[in-house]
Amino acid sequence: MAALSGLCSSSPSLKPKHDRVVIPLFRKYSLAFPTRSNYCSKLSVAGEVSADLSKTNSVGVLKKAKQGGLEKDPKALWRRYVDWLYQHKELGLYLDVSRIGFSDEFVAEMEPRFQAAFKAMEDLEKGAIANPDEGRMVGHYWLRNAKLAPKPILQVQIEKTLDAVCKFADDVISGKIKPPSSPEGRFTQILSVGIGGSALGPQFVAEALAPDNPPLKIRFIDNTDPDGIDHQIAQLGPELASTLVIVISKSGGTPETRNGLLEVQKAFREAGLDFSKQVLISGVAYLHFMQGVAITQENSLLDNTARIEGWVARFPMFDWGIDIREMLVGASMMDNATRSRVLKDNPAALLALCWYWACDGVGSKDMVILPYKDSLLLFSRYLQQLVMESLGKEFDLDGNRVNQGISVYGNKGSTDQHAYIQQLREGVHNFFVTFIEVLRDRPPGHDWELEPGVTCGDYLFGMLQGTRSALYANDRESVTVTVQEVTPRSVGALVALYERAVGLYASLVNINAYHQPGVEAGKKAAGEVLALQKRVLAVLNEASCKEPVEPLTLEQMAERCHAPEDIEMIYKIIEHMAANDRALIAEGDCGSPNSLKVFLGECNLDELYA
Ligand SMILES: O=P(O)(O)OC[C@H]1O[C@](O)(CO)[C@@H](O)[C@@H]1O
Repeated sequence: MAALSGLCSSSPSLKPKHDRVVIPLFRKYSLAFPTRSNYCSKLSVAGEVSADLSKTNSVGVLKKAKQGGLEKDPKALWRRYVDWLYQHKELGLYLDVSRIGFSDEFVAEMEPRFQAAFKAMEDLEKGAIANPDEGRMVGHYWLRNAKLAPKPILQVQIEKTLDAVCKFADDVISGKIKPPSSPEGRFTQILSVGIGGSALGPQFVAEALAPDNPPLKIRFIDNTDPDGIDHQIAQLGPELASTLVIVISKSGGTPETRNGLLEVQKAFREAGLDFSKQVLISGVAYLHFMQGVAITQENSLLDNTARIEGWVARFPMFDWGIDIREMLVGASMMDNATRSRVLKDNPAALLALCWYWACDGVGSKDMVILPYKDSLLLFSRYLQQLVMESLGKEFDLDGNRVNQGISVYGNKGSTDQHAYIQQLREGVHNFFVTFIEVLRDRPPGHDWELEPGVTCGDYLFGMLQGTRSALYANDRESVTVTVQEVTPRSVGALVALYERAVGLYASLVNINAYHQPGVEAGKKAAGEVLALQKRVLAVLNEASCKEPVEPLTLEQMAERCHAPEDIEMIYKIIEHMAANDRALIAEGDCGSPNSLKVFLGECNLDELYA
């Protein structure tokens, strides 16, 4: 399907006809702990924000503030814990920043910057162009409270879409919408095709919230790795016929997603699941060849494809039985809390403050995310994408080269206790930790004591608390986010908390969090590689159509491609094609690039004379 823009089109058929020969600081921080009252008095004297201040790197401030050491006196530490503990009563969420060593001097210095960040966030929510490069508004906060949308039409669109998504999900689950090939049956599987945020969000939510036996199981194709795609499709087996394919791409033009879609369509064709004659589902004529739902921006390439081919549905979002309204309620409640202009009452601002302190405002430390709950395993990967794609920027908003960002990694506790926590405790001190704690171990009534007085969950709790203490004892800082349970509401709140923290932090360091120019560079370079591959193929084809066939050296190929500077890339292309039986090696082996002589197994005259 060529409707989606792509880096590559399908390669010519290259069936080999000859035998081939392939050879194969810690710094001692001084802490003058602010009390609630002296802190508030500082806030109240903070005046209007100085534009200059908001753009100044405050590493000088940090250096000054970071003399001395982390508080170790248990009584003082307890006071700090109590004084700084943030609680969102209704959400049952706590944020403990006491194990980050910021001083009140630092907080006071940061106050004007935070006021500027709050103002920028308010403007963003009112529809300001928060993504200046792309001239776009940033509307994700409206999605959980459509009344905030700056235009009534947007509000209506958001509400209608949400209703349509919920109705569609209900209809799929209840069997009202059926797989075209089995009118009596139901959809049993979802195959979600997307990459980056368009995969990690649904993956994280599915892992966190899907019930043990969901009405539809979900699988993901989130890469252009053929083996990985084949594996997902193979695991569907005969259930491919009852698989609902959801293609998610905001831009509708991401090559990996396009490739996943093409591969899935092929699998449907090969299984004889050609639905081109299916008509009328939900009152609309469908002339589609797959059970597809597109989730994309209106009028994107994917959207147009879905419209032309008459897919089952097209949404700017999706659901598979999880209570998304509850997630949105949780997110909206957190959005309300993170609109506070009082730093201490704003959990996202507290997080941003901790990040700034721990990373010196320049990403000098990594953020290690440790959820002590298996179902939150993917939270670290989700945050890795959110934080690193949003904050990892070469230039600030004024065009200065800043190379900003914070590296994020993590997996889950206590599993990681047996992996990298050894290094965290004793090795290179280049990180701070975020513990995610879930208080409820099991649903009520299911717990038991595996030794007197102690449950399995107590062990997990002990591991978290023990690791936090052991790290702090060795001057390793940490933040702890605590929720009561993993529910749609708390997951929505966590997502919203981090989204807002990233937005605020981006303001603190004066960068655009809402574009990804660096990713575009990689995509462009990948496009160039594939364009070169096509030239290599054309050159090889010409030589392979000669009688006798003329195997070419790498130098000859580079010269005929008019790309002598790309000889290494040509070598990599040949190596890859040879490994996949699409180029044949007449002489030499890939371990000695200069010895190689290559030709194609098949001469394609059509292409030669095209
Ligand atoms: O949803 P899309 O447009 O297919 O993009 C997929 C991913 O690619 C990026 O645009 C760049 O990596 C991400 O921001 C996004 O999550």
